[in-house]
Amino acid sequence: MIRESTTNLNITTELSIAGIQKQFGSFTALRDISLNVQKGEFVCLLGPSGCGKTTLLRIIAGLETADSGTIVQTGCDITKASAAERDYGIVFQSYALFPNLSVAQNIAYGLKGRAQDKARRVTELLTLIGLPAIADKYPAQLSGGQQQRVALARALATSPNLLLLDEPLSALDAQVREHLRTEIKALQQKLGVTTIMVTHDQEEALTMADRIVVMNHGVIEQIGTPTEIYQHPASRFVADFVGHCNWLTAHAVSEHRVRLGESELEISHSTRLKPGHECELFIRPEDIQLLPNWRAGEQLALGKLLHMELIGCVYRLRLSVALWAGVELEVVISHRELAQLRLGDGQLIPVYLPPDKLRCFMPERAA
Ligand SMILES: Nc1ncnc2c1ncn2[C@@H]1O[C@H](COP(=O)(O)OP(=O)(O)OP(=O)(O)O)[C@@H](O)[C@H]1O
Repeated sequence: MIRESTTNLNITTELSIAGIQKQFGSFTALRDISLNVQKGEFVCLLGPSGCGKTTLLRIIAGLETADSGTIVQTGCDITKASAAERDYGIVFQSYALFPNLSVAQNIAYGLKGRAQDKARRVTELLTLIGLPAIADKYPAQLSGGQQQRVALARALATSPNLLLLDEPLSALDAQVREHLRTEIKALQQKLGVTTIMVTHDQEEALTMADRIVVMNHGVIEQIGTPTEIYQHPASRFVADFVGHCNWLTAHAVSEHRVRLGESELEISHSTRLKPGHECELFIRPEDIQLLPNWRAGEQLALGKLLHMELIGCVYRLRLSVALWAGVELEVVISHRELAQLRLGDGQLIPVYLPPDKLRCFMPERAA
């Protein structure tokens, strides 16, 4: 269970969620969820399908009720407030624009006041989303990306203090998605609007969020900045879900040393293990170093190249290392590194595991 400290709850806190629980019949969708979101922060709820992220977003929006727990927005308890009474704008996965209304009418839908004020606000928002000339178009005349930008403008029309995004990019093709995520992030920063976005796409979360909340089976596994989540995953689940990794079964020799096959390896972080305990060593593919020449020293062994493939701007290699109990490693290297190594199939190549990049987890069954 992860519970955020409430001592840092102060005027910069936009949203404070405490002890949220949600059952659907006998199924527990959310278990004791606690989270503080600061004003202006961009928080991503990240996790696999069915982990409860949409249910949590819907509870924040008042579209679903929690069985227990509280939600406080800028000091006001809104746990029991209806969706209409809450202060937020929302964008869903499907464009959800009214097809029979023009773009201008869609954006102005929630606005109150005089017609000319509404028209001015619509123009302002269309400029903000970079589509000043589409006011009279209808949703069917727009691309998916344009429709999502209009949905964003509609969600921002009333200047809400909280923006909720439910997988807003997942229906779009890869190129548009990448472009739009940069735009949404830039807009969010420009407006300073506190934002909570649901996504199952780790790349989206890593590139857009100030903090990521990783969820699994209705609980929060870890809350942290993208760098913390990627470099210091708190659990095996987080390590596996965010990015690629290698797992090597080893045995503790002391707090900072483990035995892997014929070798002993040093680990900078404390393993918190007693001698003889089995552990799972974790290292990211890009943190493994391949050396052009053999040199004597610790953390080194010869790896045999099994396979190599180009994946965009980098190469992914598979190597087996006899000295380390025949373990197979995935390694990612740049074009420049590859050119220096001059590799061929079956070639032996020195592999180095930096002590500060190795982390140690208890095996799942023993944890
Ligand atoms: N109204 C409901 N009645 C019964 N079960 C529900 C209901 N809404 C959600 N669930 C269940 O609760 C769990 C969490 O659902 P939720 O939609 O929050 O997951 P999610 O992480 O957003 O997944 P996805 O990315 O697939 O939408 C799922 O197992 C889902 O089947």
